[in-house]
Amino acid sequence: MPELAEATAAIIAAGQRLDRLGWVPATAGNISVRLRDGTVAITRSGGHKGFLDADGVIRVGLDGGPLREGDRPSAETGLHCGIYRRFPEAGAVLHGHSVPVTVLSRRLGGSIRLESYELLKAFPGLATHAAAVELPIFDNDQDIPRLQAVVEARWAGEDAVLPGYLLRGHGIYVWGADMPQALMRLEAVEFMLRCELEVRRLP
Ligand SMILES: CSCCC(=O)C(=O)COP(=O)(O)O
Ligand SMILES: [Zn+2]
Repeated sequence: MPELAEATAAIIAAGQRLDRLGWVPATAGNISVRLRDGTVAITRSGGHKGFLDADGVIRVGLDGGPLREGDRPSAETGLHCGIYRRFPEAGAVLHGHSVPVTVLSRRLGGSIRLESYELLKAFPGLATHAAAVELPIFDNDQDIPRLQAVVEARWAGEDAVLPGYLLRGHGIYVWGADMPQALMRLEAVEFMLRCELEVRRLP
């Protein structure tokens, strides 16, 4: 796990990449990395994630509380910390608001099926495209502790938890062991969701 300076550089670079891809419009999205001391580096609330500097990244405990009084971490810090608490192997979490995520999650029920995509191999444990997964979609909720409780209830009922989920009409969460893996998984999922959106537009 990295120290704060390395994590901050990774978060700034990830924000620029998500911005270039159009996945963090306005002040949407948030990004975090688990630090070597067990705390979490996360984006401040309300800033544009494509224009982050070192001051835009702050530290919180695993309970989501800022380590420095007065710091205001992402409004969705509770979802990041819920991932880190549940999955000790998670080292980085990405949240974006892409068009495919937003449109598809508004149209579908409790999950979206991703089947027979070569990029399914980006998920852990899937060695072939000949597979199908159900990516969870949760109803959006401004009450983050209540939303996190719903997410945890779903995880409790699953044998193999996928490293990602959608929030209806809102966005996507994806995580990985480190930032490169989290970015790779997010790009794979976003690609498959773009395909799903295109398929639904075909006559
Ligand atoms: C303008 S986006 C609304 C909040 C949100 O969904 C988001 O991802 C960004 O919130 P943050 O507090 O992390 O800046
Ligand atoms: Zn969001």
